[in-house]
Amino acid sequence: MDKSIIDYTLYLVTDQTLLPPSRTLAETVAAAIKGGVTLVQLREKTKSTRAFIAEAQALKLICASSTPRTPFLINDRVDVALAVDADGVHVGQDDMPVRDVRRLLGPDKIVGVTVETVEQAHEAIAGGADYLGTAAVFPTATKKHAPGFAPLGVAGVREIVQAVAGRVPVVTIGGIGAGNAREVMHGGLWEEGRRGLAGVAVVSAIIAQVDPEAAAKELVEQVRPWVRSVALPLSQAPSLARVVREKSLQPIRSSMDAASLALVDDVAAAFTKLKATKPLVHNITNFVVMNDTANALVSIGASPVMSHSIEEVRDIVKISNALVINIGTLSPSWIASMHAAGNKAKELSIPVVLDPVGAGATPFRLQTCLSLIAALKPRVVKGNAGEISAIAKALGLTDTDTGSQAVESRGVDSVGSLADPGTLAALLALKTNSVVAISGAIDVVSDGTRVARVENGNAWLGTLSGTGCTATALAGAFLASAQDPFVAAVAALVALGVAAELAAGDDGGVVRGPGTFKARLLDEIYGLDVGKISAMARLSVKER
Ligand SMILES: Cc1ncc(COP(=O)(O)OP(=O)(O)O)c(N)n1
Ligand SMILES: Cc1ncsc1CCOP(=O)(O)O
Repeated sequence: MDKSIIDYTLYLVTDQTLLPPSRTLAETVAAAIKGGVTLVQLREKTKSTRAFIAEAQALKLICASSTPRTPFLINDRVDVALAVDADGVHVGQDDMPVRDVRRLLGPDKIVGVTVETVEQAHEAIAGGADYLGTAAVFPTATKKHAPGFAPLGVAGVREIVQAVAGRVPVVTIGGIGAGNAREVMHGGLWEEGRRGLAGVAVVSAIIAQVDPEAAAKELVEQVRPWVRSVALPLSQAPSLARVVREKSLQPIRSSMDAASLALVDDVAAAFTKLKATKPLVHNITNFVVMNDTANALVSIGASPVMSHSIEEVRDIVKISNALVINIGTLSPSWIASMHAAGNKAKELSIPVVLDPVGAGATPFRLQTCLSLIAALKPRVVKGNAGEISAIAKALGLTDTDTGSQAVESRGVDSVGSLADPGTLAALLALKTNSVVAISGAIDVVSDGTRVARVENGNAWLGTLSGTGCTATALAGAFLASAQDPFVAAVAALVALGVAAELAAGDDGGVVRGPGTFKARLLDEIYGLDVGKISAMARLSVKER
């Protein structure tokens, strides 16, 4: 077997105990190969040696009769592999050391090793491993781990992939299925998407399915576009956004230029980073949305802390990665807390995002916003057209400057739309030295130089109170880990908009009103992955 051409895209590891009633392992493996499995490992934990060998002989025949021939490996047992002349063996850290496996099997067989750490990866390669399988990336019920074992997470897997640096292929395993395979593969990418995982290994996502062929087909479609067995030359490395859009089942709805695709890539990277870092986001926010924004933050993968008491806000902000200030239900004691927390954040370079809720409604709110902007220099100010118009006007920007007639506010809502929101956002961004985001049917974000338009979202968002506040809270989560506040603000609006589109769905009739939409929106924020973000982001960006 030519080891250099082995395709690790979809690696099936077996477990007889998970088969649906009346299914045999042989027919399941045959169907899975038909669906797209590229490599098979027979894993038997309880069978006698004789029964193990008999099963191995049967599966070897099935793998050999597929076109192209599917490599067939044995889990743990070098003796069984030798007995049936399998293509190789996969061993773990408690099994026969890789050097001995190599000595017994010879140079032509495939030897795979499970690694949990970067050190183990280096050791396994030095010992002669042909490929590595990481320890479980996610929790799984299929394998009993030693007490204290914690799944690596996508970030842990990427650390190993990065350390291996393409010397041997790396696959990952554990809790992977159609719902997260793309996220795992994308998370394993590095060096601008040129290098990454060679594939995923699964057990229950195929073996336990009533239609293993369909399950394998779906998985392979998700994984294949992200496979990086060898580093792609930079010249051939496609933009991640382009890859996802081309391979996704979701059609491209508008053709995007290179700058816009690059921004989608930045948004996807910011999302991956948020998931990996689980930022702690301190919110001083309003009573109306407090519970909703906390749940949205948890669902996207951040950790919210809602705290407004002057006695503790400085201590909370000290341990946080971002501070969200939302003036929606304002009172003097809260203003003092906002300044106290904001000043501490400024001192510690913790990014602040401000939502000037109802800034156009009363002088009290407007003055509060102006003093917060002047004192705290928030990295992002996110409001609706009425709020941003009111702040711009108070800071001396006229309608002639901005090219738009200022939009009025009615309570916390704005009335009417701006003729040129991009110019307003850009001029206010320059004036306040922050990124300004104006939410609406089309969201506009500017740092003074770049202007992005985000077209994700739908009318259902407008039927709920406080979805703008959710966008601001999400901006806080992105801001905590993104280098660039412009990308963080765009990412928050894309994430909320994509989740809203998925929540509304195309399964007509499920959303019956704001109540069902609200529940589905939270589910979809929870279910966001980098594939959905990259495939569904609808945005454009221009330099002014
Ligand atoms: C491809 C692949 N990756 C990891 C494992 C796990 O191997 P190990 O740690 O030896 O655990 P057991 O499979 O023996 O329970 C694997 N088998 N295959
Ligand atoms: C064998 C093994 N090694 C680490 S996790 C695991 C089991 C993965 O099973 P599943 O794909 O059903 O989560």
